[in-house]
Amino acid sequence: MRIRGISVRDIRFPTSLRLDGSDAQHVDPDYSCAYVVLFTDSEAKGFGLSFTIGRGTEIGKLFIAPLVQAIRSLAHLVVGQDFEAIVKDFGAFSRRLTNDSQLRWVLPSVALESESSKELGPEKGVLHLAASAVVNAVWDLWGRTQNKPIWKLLTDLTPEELVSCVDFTYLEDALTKEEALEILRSMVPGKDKREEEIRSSGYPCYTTSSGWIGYDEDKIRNNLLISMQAGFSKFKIKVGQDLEKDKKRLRLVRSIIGDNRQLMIDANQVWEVDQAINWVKELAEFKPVWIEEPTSPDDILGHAKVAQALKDTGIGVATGEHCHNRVMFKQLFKSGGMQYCQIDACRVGGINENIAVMLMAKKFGVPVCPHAGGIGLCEMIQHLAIFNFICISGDLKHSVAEYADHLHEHFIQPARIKHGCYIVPDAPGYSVEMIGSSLINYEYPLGPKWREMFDKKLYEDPSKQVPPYVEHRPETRSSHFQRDDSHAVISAKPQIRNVAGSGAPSGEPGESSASVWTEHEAPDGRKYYYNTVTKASTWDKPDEMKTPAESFITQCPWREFTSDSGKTYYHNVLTKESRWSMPEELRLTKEAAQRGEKAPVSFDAPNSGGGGEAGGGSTSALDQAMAATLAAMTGGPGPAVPSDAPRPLPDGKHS
Ligand SMILES: C[C@H](O)[C@@H](O)[C@@H](O)[C@H](O)C(=O)O
Repeated sequence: MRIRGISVRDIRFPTSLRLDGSDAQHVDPDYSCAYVVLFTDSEAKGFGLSFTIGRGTEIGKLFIAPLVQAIRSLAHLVVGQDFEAIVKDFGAFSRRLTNDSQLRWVLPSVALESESSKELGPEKGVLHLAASAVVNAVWDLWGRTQNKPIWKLLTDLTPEELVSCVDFTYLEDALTKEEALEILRSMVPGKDKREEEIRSSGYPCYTTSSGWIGYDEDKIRNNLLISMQAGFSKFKIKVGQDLEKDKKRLRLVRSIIGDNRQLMIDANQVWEVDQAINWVKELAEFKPVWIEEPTSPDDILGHAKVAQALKDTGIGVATGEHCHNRVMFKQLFKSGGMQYCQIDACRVGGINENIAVMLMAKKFGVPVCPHAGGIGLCEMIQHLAIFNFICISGDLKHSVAEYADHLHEHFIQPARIKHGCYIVPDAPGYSVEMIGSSLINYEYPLGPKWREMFDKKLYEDPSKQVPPYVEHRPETRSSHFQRDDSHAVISAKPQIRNVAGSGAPSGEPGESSASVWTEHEAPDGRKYYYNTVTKASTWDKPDEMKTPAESFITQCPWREFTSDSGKTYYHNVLTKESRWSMPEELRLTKEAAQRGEKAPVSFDAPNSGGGGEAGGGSTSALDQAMAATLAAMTGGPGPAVPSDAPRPLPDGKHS
C-alpha cells in the first residue's frame, strides 16, 4: 500500500463567543485545527490533526514559506499603529507581536531571522505541529489497516518494536535504548491483567470545562454541580488574572466540591518565576494538587525553582502542553522542574516522540497526565494514556488524564466518558476522523457556518479585509498598488491566474505574477492543473484560479463529473450518492452564485463516514501545496497527470 496524497484543511470553531477554552493567557480561543487526510492507493485513509486556537492555523498548514505567512499574520498588530507610540514603549510593542493571544499558540518558534523553513525548528513550533499531524495520521492509518484502536495497536507491539519507533537522539544521558527496552520488558508480565482492568474501570480523568477563566461564578457553580452529578471527582480551574479573584473562585470551588475531591490550578504561563511562587503560596490554602504552567514553558530552571519553592506546600508543578520536544522534557525531568508530565498529542512530533517522553517519565518516576484542552485532543490522548498504563507505567493512582467537554459532536468516534473516566475506545485508528458536514460547515473561511457568522458580524470576514501588508511586485510593473486610506494600508489587487499552460506570469497590468498554477490537458481531454513551484498536479481547479462563482459553488457538496461515455453525472461528497440529473441544491447554488448571492443552504450530512473526503473540488490551493510537497519529497517530475480516486457512477460502476 502506498500513500498517494495528503490533504489539509483549516477547520475552526467559534468557541471564543462563549469563552469556552479561555485562560489567563489565551483569553479568546477559537478551537481550530489543521485537519489532515492521507490517501492511499487502496480504500484506506489516515486522519490526523494539529490543534490551534484560531489565527495562525493557516500557518500550521503551510509547508511552504511559513515565514512569509507568519510575518503577514503579524501585520494587523502593526498597521494603523502610531510610530511614536511604538518606539516610546518598544518593549510592550514587541511583546504584542510575540504574544498575540491566538497567534502565540503556533508562532513563537518561527525564527524571524531565518529565510529557510528548515531552520524554523529544530523540532519545535509550526513545523513540529505540522509534522505531528502527519505522523499521527500515519498511525491512524496503521490502526485502521490492523483493525485496532491505536492504544491496542501500541499495546500489541513488542518492546523491540516499540523501541524502534523512538528517536533516541539527544536522550542518551537520560534514557538509553537499552534502558527503554528494560522498562518495556519489565512491564510485559501483567499486561493482559491491566488491559482487563482498564476496560472495566475506564481511564480516570479530570474536567477542565467547569472553570475556564471567562466563566462567571454562576456558570462555574452550575458546571461543577453537573460534572459532580456525572461522576467527576477531579477538577481543574484557571487562575492567574487577579489574585483576589482567584481566591474567591477557589473558595467557591472548594465550597462546592468539598475537601476530598481533587483540585488542580492552571495559570497558562502568565507569571514571572518569583511571582508564581508567591501567588501559588497564597492559593495553597485551597490545596491544589498541582500548579500548571506557572511561567514560560521554555524556562526549565524557572520551573525547577518554582517546584523547589513549593515543595513544602505539597503542590507539584505540571507542564508539557507547550513543551516543544523530548529534549526539553528530558531537562524538565532531570532538573526536578516537573512533577506531572502533561504530554500533548500534537505539540511534539506525534506518537513516536510521545513514547520517548512516556519512557523517560517512567524512569524519573513522574506520572503522565496528558493535556487535552483543545479540539480532538481528548480523542487522541485517551489512547496514549491507556497505552502508557498498560505497557509503561502500570500506575493509575497518580496518573490522570484531562477531559474538556467541547466539540466532540464533530467526531465520528468521539471520546466517551462514564463516571469521570474515559471509556476505552474500540474503533480502529486514532479517533480523530471528523464528520463530513462539520468539515464543510466549519472550514475557514468559506464554510457556510462561518459565512453565517460573518453575515451576523460576529466575526470579521477575512475576504473583506484589505491585507494589512504591502505586496511586493516586480519593479517592471508600476501601477499595481492602490492607496486605501480607509484602512491606512497599501493593498495589492487580487491575484489573477497565469496564462493557461504557459507556466509563466501573464505580465498584464493589474495581474499578479504570483500565481504558480498552470492549466493543462490530459490525453483523455480532461483539464488538470500543475503547480510550477511544487511540481504537483491536480484535477481540481486550485482556489487561486477559480472565479468567485466557482469558489462559491465548491461550498455545495454536489460535484459534477463526466462518465467514460461522456455523460455528465453528479456525486455528493458527503452522502456518497450519485445521480444523473442535476440535484436541486447544486442548481440553486449555481444560480445564486451567478447572481452573486450567499449560499442558499447549509450542508448537513448524516453522521457517517466520509468525513475526511477531500471531495471533488473542495481542496484548496494549500491542500494541493501540501500534496505537492509530499510529491516533491518522493521526487516525482512534473507536470504529471494527477491520479484520482474513482468516483461512483450513478449505476454503481466507477469512473
Ligand atoms: C487555550 C486552551 O483552551 C488552553 O487553555 C487549554 O489547552 C489548557 O491549557 C488546558 O490545560 O486545558
